[in-house]
Amino acid sequence: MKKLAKLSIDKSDLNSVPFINNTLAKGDDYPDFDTSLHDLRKSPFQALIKYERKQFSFMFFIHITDVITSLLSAFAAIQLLRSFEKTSTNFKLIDLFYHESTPNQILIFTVCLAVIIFILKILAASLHAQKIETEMLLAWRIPFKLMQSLYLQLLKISKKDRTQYQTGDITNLAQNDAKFLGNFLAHALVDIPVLLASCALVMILMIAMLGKIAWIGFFIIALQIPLSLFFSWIGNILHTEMMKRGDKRLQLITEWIQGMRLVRYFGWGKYFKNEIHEATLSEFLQDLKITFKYCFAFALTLNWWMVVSSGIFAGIVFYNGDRSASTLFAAIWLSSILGQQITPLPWFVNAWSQAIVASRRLKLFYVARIQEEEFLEEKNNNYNPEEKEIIDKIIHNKLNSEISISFSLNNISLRFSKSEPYVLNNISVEIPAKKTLAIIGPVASGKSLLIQIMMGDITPTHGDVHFKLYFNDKNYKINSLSGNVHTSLGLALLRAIQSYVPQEAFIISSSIRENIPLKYKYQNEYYDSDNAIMNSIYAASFHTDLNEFSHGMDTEIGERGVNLSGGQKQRISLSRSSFANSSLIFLDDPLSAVDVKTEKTLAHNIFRGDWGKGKTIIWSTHRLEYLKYTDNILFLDGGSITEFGSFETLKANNKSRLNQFISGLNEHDRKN
Ligand SMILES: Nc1ncnc2c1ncn2[C@@H]1O[C@H](COP(=O)(O)OP(=O)(O)OP(=O)(O)O)[C@@H](O)[C@H]1O
Repeated sequence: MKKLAKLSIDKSDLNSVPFINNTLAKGDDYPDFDTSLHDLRKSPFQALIKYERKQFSFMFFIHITDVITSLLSAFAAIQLLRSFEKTSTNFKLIDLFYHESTPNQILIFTVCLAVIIFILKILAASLHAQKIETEMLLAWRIPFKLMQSLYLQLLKISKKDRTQYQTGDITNLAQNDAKFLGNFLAHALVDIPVLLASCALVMILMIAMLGKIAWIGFFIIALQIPLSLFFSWIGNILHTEMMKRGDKRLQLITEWIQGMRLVRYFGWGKYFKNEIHEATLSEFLQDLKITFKYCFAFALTLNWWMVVSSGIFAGIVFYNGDRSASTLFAAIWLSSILGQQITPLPWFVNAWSQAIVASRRLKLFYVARIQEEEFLEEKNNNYNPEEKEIIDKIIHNKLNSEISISFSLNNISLRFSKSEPYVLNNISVEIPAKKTLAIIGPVASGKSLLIQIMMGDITPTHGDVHFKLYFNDKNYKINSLSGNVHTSLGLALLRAIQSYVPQEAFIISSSIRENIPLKYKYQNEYYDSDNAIMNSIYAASFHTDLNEFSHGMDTEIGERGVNLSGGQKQRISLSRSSFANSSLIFLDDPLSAVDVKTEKTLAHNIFRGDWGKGKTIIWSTHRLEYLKYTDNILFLDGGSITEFGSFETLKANNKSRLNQFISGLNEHDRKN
């Protein structure tokens, strides 16, 4: 498995990235994410047609020319046949050429026609090849663009709306829906108008050659329309159900992979196996229904031209029409061309129903609110030009000054929906710059949520979080900047200066070196010097572990860090914060999996060493030993502040919740 993973992410493949990018960029007219999100929310289907309209027009032009060329060659072939018969009364052209013609002239004429047919066929084939090339580009580019926008939407989606989607749903959207939509647009969209146009042309030719008898053929062909509509309706129902079943299976597989260890230890293997078996089976049965429908429709359409030509023959016999070889040949050939045009109809209908379902499902995901949409209008600050310049510099990491930040939380309350209770109530607190705040309290008291509100990740239901940034850049008259966290600019500013260590470490399947700066390393090219990475490894007390690894910093740590212990993952996550050297550090209980000795070193490095020096640190913790290192402690219980103050003040008060909490823990320790 590991070998397979290594093969699939061979980094030398990245050398081909510029080539792929250049190819995909040919005629790329996609706007930026904000503009495209607006269009995608109305209809992904229409948005993609809008962005690829030049390619579609090009394909239409090529395809229709290809069809006209094929028809001209058919027309020439019929003329060829008639030149041998010399009996035609239908065609003035033939009369013109053959009336008094000698055998030699007929020979020259037929040879010329044969050459023309050959050239037309070559032309049609080369046009067709060009169309296939563009089709292939679109079949890759459309899912690729959809995947990019899904990724950006996921990055921005509001926390409240994100909870509606499971990993399986999103995987299915990116994997299947994007592909279905791309498939239809690339391979079928243009073919439908071409099909109509070419059918019209063939029909004109049939009337010209076969007269009123051709209408019998048209009537038989027209029977395909209600049949196709019927199959499309069934396809839509079957396909919607198929995608739902796909979501379910992918959800199960994700859960299964994530919980593999527990599934094994608890002996739940059989249960999961049955669940996945049932989900796959139900998807398979649905696929069978779809395939059956498709085969039936395809077989019917594929052979329909025979019914059409039989109908025309019957008409010729019934109306005693022209039974010459060229007329019969024209009836067969033109019916087969008409049949060819409508052969892909069931496929179109199938792909169309898949694309409509995919577009509807994608639209639902795009209409999910993004974070910025939760910000209230009046919260947006009006910055003057100088402030805007400074903001721009901070965001792009170009300000020549150390930055520090303070917070002011005013009556923060939070609930996830109107039907749910508040999980945070009226939180008001001042957090001075360059100081440390510890947030403690029982489980589920709201510590992580408060941190996420301060980080700008969740918008509170009521209340504001104001920040003030301090800097000292000689180029500017001002040396501080204030604003609201929950604005686009506030969020961008915070993200430029903060680092965050979550409860559960996020590890990418790569080497330790790549995991710390979290930037992908191109072959033979290092983004960041090893020294900076090594220093952060020392700060996070990971160096002794590193010595144990045979490949040092280049050790691959497997998917989600499977080759590491919980404490090792936490320390990799911590070393990222040290590496970032950010002015604002959020630590959400990151020491829960480390031993007492490592905890001591880490607490010392963070709160007493260079790592946290002059930084504003917000630390949520259940470990009370090192609270003495912090400047302020906030005690949360049931989403409300029950206590706030310095360690000394709270410790001196015998009745403080902190003391009760500590003695409660000691009591618990004694009993155990
Ligand atoms: N997305 C969500 N939707 C609904 N409720 C949520 C959501 N996220 C958290 N909660 C609820 O908010 C409450 C506080 O959660 P939070 O994660 O902040 O607790 P905590 O104090 O950090 O807990 P712990 O000490 O266990 O980490 C919990 O009751 C939790 O169920």
